[in-house]
Amino acid sequence: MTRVSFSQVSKSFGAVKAVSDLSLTVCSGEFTTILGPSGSGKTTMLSLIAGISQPNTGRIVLGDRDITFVPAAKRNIGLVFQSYALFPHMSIFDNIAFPLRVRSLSAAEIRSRVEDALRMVRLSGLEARRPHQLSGGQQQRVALARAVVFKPDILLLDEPLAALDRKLREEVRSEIRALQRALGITTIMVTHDQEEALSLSDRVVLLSGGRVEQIGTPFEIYHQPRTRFAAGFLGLANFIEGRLDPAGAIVGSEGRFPCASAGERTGVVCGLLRPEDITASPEKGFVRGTVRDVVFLGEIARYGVELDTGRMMTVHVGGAVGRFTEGQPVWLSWDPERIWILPHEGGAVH
Ligand SMILES: Nc1ncnc2c1ncn2[C@@H]1O[C@H](COP(=O)(O)OP(=O)(O)OP(=O)(O)O)[C@@H](O)[C@H]1O
Repeated sequence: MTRVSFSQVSKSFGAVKAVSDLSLTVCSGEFTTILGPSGSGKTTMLSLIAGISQPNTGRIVLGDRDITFVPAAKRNIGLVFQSYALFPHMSIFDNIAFPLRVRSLSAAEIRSRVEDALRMVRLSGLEARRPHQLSGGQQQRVALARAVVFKPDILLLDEPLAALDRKLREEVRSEIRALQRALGITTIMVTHDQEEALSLSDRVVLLSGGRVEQIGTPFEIYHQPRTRFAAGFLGLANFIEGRLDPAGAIVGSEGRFPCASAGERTGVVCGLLRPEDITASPEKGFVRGTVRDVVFLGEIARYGVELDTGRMMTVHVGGAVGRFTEGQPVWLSWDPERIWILPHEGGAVH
């Protein structure tokens, strides 16, 4: 098992700073996801680790090896891309055996390792087939087997589920997690899919404009974001701005929103209240409004509620659709502890 660290790594393409002064450590055996909007530097970071490109400044260390300028082929890294990148003219067996043949292992050792890898991704018995004779999910499992069969120091996954439909994505997602756990291999995945990032990772690195916006567990990133950007990037957010009333509320032109203590914070703040933490009821609650919009999403319904002060709130209600209809008055309440006061930016409006 191997850890990876970036110290003050920057990479520019002409005037564009794709990655800027990035420092972070991915611990041994950890599953880390790099998440961020398009152009935030995710792929650049992955290609720096893989050795596809080199940084302008800074160092990348894998275990105790400085790999900053080590050629890609000498890094011992397993890679899985969105497009399976299997060799179409080779059997599944030969595809998985390929990295072992490159390393000149004996035929017996190759057979035994490929069989183990096939078993791990539950494809035993399909080794004689060609890639086009497998489903997309199966092909991605072959790509996974090929990426780990030579016991790489780390596994890099670049949007590995993006080409699969929803059902297959969930299947391959569990496969990736099980394999990663079983092998205990340090894994770094790039995605722009929030659900994937939250469900698979031990830690999430949220990038914005080539810089780290926040590093934390999925729980921390979702429930305790450090910035408005982080809060808004993952899931839906109601931002509550106003003065912090010591009696326990954020008070402003948009209303009075009960919240718990905000530690040392005073003055103007910005609070985050997630739609699923709000309850809607005809009975008197904290703030009153009118339902303006109802969207049925299956497990939940999403309501757009216009408060009497004019501000809109997004509210998620489980099950019971049809409980509220457009134009109906409604009261909203929440557990005051559920308002998370953002530690930075002093409630500034972006
Ligand atoms: N080879 C290149 N030449 C010029 N600019 C590049 C090159 N590669 C990346 N960039 C620029 O660097 C920035 C970061 O790109 P990168 O591909 O790392 O982002 P990303 O987060 O992976 O985006 P996406 O989710 O769209 O793949 C972008 O502004 C991009 O246009």
